This record gives sequence, structure tokens and C-alpha cells, in this order.
Amino acid sequence: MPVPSDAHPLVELRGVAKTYGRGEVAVHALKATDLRVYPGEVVGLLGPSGSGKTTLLNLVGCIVEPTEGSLSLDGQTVYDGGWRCADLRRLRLEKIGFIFQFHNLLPFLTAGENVAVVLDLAGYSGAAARDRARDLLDYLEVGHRFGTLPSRLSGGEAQRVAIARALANRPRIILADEPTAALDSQRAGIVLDLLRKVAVEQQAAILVVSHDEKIFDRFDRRIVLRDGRVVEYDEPAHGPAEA
Ligand SMILES: Nc1ncnc2c1ncn2[C@@H]1O[C@H](COP(=O)(O)OP(=O)(O)OP(=O)(O)O)[C@@H](O)[C@H]1O
Repeated sequence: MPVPSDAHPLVELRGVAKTYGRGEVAVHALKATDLRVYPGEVVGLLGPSGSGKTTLLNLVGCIVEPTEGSLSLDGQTVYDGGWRCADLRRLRLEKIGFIFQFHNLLPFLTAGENVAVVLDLAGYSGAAARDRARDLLDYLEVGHRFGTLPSRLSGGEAQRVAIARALANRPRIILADEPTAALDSQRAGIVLDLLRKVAVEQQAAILVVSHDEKIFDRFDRRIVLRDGRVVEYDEPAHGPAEA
């Protein structure tokens, strides 16, 4: 999808770096990195093991604190030499949806309850949470599994429930760490198609860390890391301004 030339990035990193530890044991996991992700895009973060992909994702998710640089999410500066947001937990809850390699569903709750529990946390009443959970599962074409426990779902179904859960709060930024690694090519393709639908219809920015060659050609653009440095950076395809 072309990005309108007047679009504002939902994710913007300026010179963000991360070093774990100090002195002789310091690991420079991410060197000064600039990155922008716009509404409607699904961007692949690729690179060999240890190149810094998960660190970059966790920096965007405000799970890891940068060592240098500044980070803005949805136009708000959240880090610039220190956190600029008093309540990171709330920021994550409101702006960011996380999807992991292994779906991390709670095994003792049904698919519907796994989604509704996030909505409860966000302050929805019981009935409203169930209704929205049902709508989300329908949207991800897995509504017929509403009352099913995770152990009885296929890998692809479980991952779709996990995506529904990540969308529960209508986040504009979605971060996925190896979301298709446990799936065969057909199911991996379905999951990527659903993420694209979410990006376009909800104008979300989606960043996907992946090793999975089955899906490399399905991203709008790719960013490749090596030794903590961006070595390939596809620029967004800019289209006409929206106005
Ligand atoms: N909490 C940590 N403490 C110390 N070093 C870390 C920590 N997390 C990651 N690292 C190191 O930072 C570097 C980048 O790791 P990261 O997990 O970001 O890479 P990756 O590209 O996601 O790797 P993989 O594909 O294997 O998951 C590696 O050398 C790793 O060992």
C-alpha cells in the first residue's frame, strides 16, 4: 500500500541505540538506528540470529530502555534521554498490541475469554467485553472457536485468537515477534494476510520480526539488520497526499 506523502509516522526512532551491560561485558545490540513506520504498513524486520531484531521490537514496545536517541509513538515523544511518559504500562495498553511466536494464550480460558480478559483490564463491562471479543474473533475468521480451549485449537487458529487479543484495545501499533514460525506455509500466509487487512482497515503500523522465508515476499517493505546495524532499508512507497 502506498503511504500518503503527508502521512505522519506512527513509529519514529531517531538515533536509537541499545547496549546491554557495561565495560568488558557490554553488548552493543543495536547501534544508532533511524526508523519510521506509517499507518497501513506491514514492515518486516529481518536478519540473522543475534542481529538485534527483538531488541529493536522491544525498544519500540517500550519494554527495553534505549541507551541513546529518541522514540516517538503516534506523534508523542516517549523517550528522549529518559522516559517522557509517566505511565508506560498504560501507554502500552492503549497504543500497542503484541503478538508472539507461541501464541501465549492462557490455557484454562476459552478463546473468547482470552480476548475478553484484555478488554476487562481496559475497563469494558463483562457483557461489552464478550461482545467485542466475539466481533474480533469473527473479524479474524475464528468466531466459531469462541468457546474452545487453546489446547483444542490448531496452531493457525490459536495465532488468530492471539491476534484478536492484540487488537482488543484498538492499538495503532502492532508488534509481532516471529508470529508465523510455528505455522506451515498456508497458515503463515493466512496470518500475514490478516495482519495486512488489520494494517489497511485500521490504519495500524505493523512491525514483524521474522526468520521465516515463507513470508519474506509478503511485507510492504523490509528492514534488514546485521550486527546491530540496519544494512538494508526499503523506503516506504509514497503515494499522493490524502487531503
Ligand atoms: N537482556 C540482554 N542482556 C544482554 N544481552 C542481550 C540481552 N538481550 C539480547 N542480548 C544480546 O543482544 C544481541 C541482539 O539480540 P536480539 O535478541 O535482539 O537479536 P535477534 O536478532 O532478535 O536474535 P534472534 O533472531 O536469535 O532472536 C545478541 O548478542 C544478544 O545476545
